Order: sequence, then C-alpha cells, then structure tokens
Amino acid sequence: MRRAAVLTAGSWGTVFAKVLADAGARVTLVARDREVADSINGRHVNPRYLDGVRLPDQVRATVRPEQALRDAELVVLAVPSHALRSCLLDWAPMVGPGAVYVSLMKGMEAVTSHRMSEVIAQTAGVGPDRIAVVSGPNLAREIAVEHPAATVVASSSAATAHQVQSACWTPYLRPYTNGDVVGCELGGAVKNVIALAAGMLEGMGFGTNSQASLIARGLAETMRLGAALGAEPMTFAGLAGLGDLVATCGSPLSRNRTFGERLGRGMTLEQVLAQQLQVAEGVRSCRPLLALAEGLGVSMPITRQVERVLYEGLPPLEAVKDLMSHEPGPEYRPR
Ligand SMILES: NC(=O)C1=CN([C@@H]2O[C@H](COP(=O)(O)OP(=O)(O)OC[C@H]3O[C@@H](n4cnc5c(N)ncnc54)[C@H](OP(=O)(O)O)[C@@H]3O)[C@@H](O)[C@H]2O)C=CC1
Ligand SMILES: O=C(CO)COP(=O)(O)O
Repeated sequence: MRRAAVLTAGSWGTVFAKVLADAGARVTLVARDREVADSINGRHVNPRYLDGVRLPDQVRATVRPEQALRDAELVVLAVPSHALRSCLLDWAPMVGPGAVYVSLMKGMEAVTSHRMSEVIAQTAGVGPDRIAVVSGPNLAREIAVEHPAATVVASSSAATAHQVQSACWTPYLRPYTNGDVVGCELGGAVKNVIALAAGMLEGMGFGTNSQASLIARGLAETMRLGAALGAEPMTFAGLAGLGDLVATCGSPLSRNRTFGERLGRGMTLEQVLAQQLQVAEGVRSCRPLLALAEGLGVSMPITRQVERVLYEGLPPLEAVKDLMSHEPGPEYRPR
C-alpha cells in the first residue's frame, strides 16, 4: 500500500487525502490544530474545513509533521502559497530519500515571482523529476462529495507523472498526465486572479456576455505569459487552463470569485479580508504575476486592473471602463 503525507488539513488537503485513500493509499494528514487532528482520528471528519463529509478509515491525522513524513513516498503540499517556503524549510529535512513532492497549490511567490514547483526544488533540494503538480477544475467541496471531475498531473518526468496519476485515480477523479509543468502552474495561478474579476462582475450585476468575455480575454493573457515562459499552448485549452477558469469563474464555491464579488458590491479590501477564513490566492498572486509579465514585456491588462482595485482602491466599475476604453486591436497578439 502506498504511503502519503498531506500537509496540511485545509479544504483541498483534506479532500485530496480522501482521494488518495480512496485510490488505495495509507494517508497521514498533518493538521496544525490538535482538535482538528483528534476529530479526524476519532470521528473521521474535519469540522473546520469539510463539515458533513466522512473521511475514509485509511486517513489518519497528526499534528507532528515528522510522523507523517518519515516514511512517506508521496509528500503532498497544500498550504497557502505564501507559506510554502517557510513550511518546507522545516519539513524537507524530515522527508525520506526518494520521496516525490506533489504540489496542489495555485499561487505565485511574492518578491521572487516563483512558481510553487520552483520553491519546492529550491527549498527541498530535489530535481524536477521528483516534483509533480496537480491542477484542474477541482473545487474541493464537489470532489469531496464525489461529483465526477478530471484533473492534470504535470511533471517533467513521465514516470513521476504516472506514479501520481495512479495514486489519485478514483471513480470520481480522472487524472491526465502532462509534461508541461510551467503551463499547468500558470493556468492555476492566473485563473485565481481572473476569478477575482469574475466575482467583481457578478457583484456589479453584469451578465453572461461579460463573464464569457472575461474568461476568453483572461485566457488570452494567461497564454501570452505562458508563451513567453515556454509553456505549451495546448495546456491552456485543457483542464488546467480553460477547464479551471470556467469552474472557478462560474462557481459560488470559489473563494476567489466570492472575494471579488464582495469587492464588486462595494466592500474594501480590508473588509473582505476580515471576513475571509480560507485562502484566496489571487489576492497575493496578482503582483508577482504582473512583475513576471512586465519583466518579459507581456501585457496582462485584466490582472493589472485587478491589482489596481485591490491595492490602489480603484472602484471595480472604473476598472471595467478602463478595460473597455483601450484602443481595440487584433484578438491574438504574442505580447
Ligand atoms: N480548496 C480548493 O477547492 C482548491 C484549492 N487549491 C489550492 O490549494 C492550496 C491550499 O488551499 P486550501 O486547502 O483550499 O486552503 P484553506 O484556506 O482551506 O486551508 C489552508 C491550510 O493551510 C494551513 N495554513 C494556513 N496558513 C498557514 C501557514 N502560514 N503555514 C502553514 N500552514 C498554514 C491551514 O491551517 P489552519 O487551519 O491551522 O489555519 C489549512 O490547513 C491553495 O494554493 C489553493 O489555491 C487547489 C485546488 C482546489
Ligand atoms: O482551484 C480551485 C478550483 O479548481 C479552487 O478555487 P478557489 O481557491 O477560488 O476556491
């Protein structure tokens, strides 16, 4: 039986622990809070993040990372992106030789603009062949109740991608492999920013044409950045690109979309942050994404307007007016 450690017991970590267990692994889920760990071990539920869903018996919880990590073949990482580097500096020395690191995270690191797999490689000192990224239209709550969905397992090593693919293939989650790690990670990070904008449109009362136009133009700027970074264009037509954009921009379950919707209804960043219990990665990722794009001469007008709303206090309606008033050009352009 495969042994997996999942860190930590938030929404997606808890649900992915269930996926791995349903696919046949013995899973140790690391919680930061003893009450959460006790509840998972005693009642098979995580009341803080996944109330009402029973976890399989093969999911055990601990508050001690070393207990989970010492014999884990898969080290599955699901912390907010801004916390990854400091967490891994603590955790990596506890990981056994040969383990594969799996990133579930969809964000970019502030200041460095690094993708999560880059942060893993740097802090854990492992090569790309021991890193996989899982990304796709995977709203945790829907996967938890086993609504059928698909996802992508990306790794530069086909063997690693296949190993993780077979570890998370269940009757309700269908994983496809992809060698394009850059494209899959960018798809996941940028769609969170676009979902903030989708929520703003919803909050301002705009309809389906506005949403569809946003998704298509959001995809265009994701693809421009991807092309400049060497990603495969087809990745963005797939699950980690268009698939995740549609799911996240369209679902009230999305934390990013909900965050944006509150901004669209007139709340300030501080007011929304005060209400937000779970991570909305787009809020922190939009600046490192813009920095990356600016360094490469790539234009990301929607991401820029989201940044202005978040950090410059621009009213969302003004952001829409600004986007609509630029001189229109060809639909496709490389930069
Ligand atoms: N939820 C979803 O539907 C999906 C999420 N993702 C991605 O997965 C990643 C994790 O998201 P998700 O599980 O939803 O987030 P949640 O906000 O639901 O959970 C965050 C988890 O990280 C822990 N945590 C918070 N801050 C820190 C910190 N500074 N150091 C260590 N641990 C910390 C929390 O512990 P505590 O409870 O003790 O605060 C909690 O276990 C994100 O990158 C997200 O984009 C990807 C696909 C689907
Ligand atoms: O990544 C997700 C779905 O694929 C979850 O999106 P949110 O983080 O916006 O909830």
